[in-house]
Amino acid sequence: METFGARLHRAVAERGPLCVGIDPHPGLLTAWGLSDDVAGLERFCATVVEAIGDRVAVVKPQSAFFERFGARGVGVLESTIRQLRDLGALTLLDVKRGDIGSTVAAYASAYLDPSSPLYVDAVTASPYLGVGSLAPMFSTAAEHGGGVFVLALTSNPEGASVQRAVGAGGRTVAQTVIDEISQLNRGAEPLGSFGLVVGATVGETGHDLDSVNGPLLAPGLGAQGGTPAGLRTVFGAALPWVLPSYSREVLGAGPDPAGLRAATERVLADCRAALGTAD
Ligand SMILES: O=c1ccn([C@@H]2O[C@H](COP(=O)(O)O)[C@@H](O)[C@H]2O)c(=O)[nH]1
Repeated sequence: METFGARLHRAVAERGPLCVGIDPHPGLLTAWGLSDDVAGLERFCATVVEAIGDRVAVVKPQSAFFERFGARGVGVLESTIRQLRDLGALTLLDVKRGDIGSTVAAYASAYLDPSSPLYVDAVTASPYLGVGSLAPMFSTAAEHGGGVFVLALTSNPEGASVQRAVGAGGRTVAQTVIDEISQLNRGAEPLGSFGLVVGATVGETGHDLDSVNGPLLAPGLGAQGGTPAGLRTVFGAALPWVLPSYSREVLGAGPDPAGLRAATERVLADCRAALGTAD
């Protein structure tokens, strides 16, 4: 079985270093001329999938925008995931789950077990009940070739007060998370399956990301003010492992599929230039 890290490495080599988020904000539905209901949600997602599902390495649906419509919204999420998979995109569900271990085991079954209707290639997870509490996600991911992206230094300004707090050993909370994930990825080739989330907005981190040996998801580009040029400042020597992520910057170019594709190509070219990866 091919690991998530290996699949991601291949997808990035084939399609380029880019993750596009599906975040059907109410304002975007309106701007696209759609109703703010399940029918509008379904049309929005189908348009995004058709426009970019066959060309982007990773697509990241934001669960919250589906959950707000209840069971029918989650139904649209399930079918969107299936359609993306059919078009060869890796699916990363942004759910930021975290809990005591026995409950995390249920989340792991929900998202990382191939027999689940909500099965995806990878999920985002929150480590604030302790990285060890996420162990069932790590083991389920490892068993089925999935991935987990753990929050380290998030793109929002409020995150720093928790994530940069210094613990008893003199390390920040974020550095503890970074070190525990690095440990999980040790020796993995060509890339570990356990990633971190580090916002493109955080500036020079003062944290050591060089030994993670796993993907570094960088949200916060575009709408939140992060720029591809700023990625070098944030990630330094860890730049080759960065997976830049855009949602509103690309989605705002819809509903015309050609507009969505053009926006995707533009941000991908900017990211390639910033990361120094050949076209
Ligand atoms: O630190 C984080 C972690 C996750 N996100 C999520 O990414 C997208 C960003 O959307 P944009 O429209 O590109 O701003 C959204 O789903 C967030 O929940 C993040 O922004 N920062």
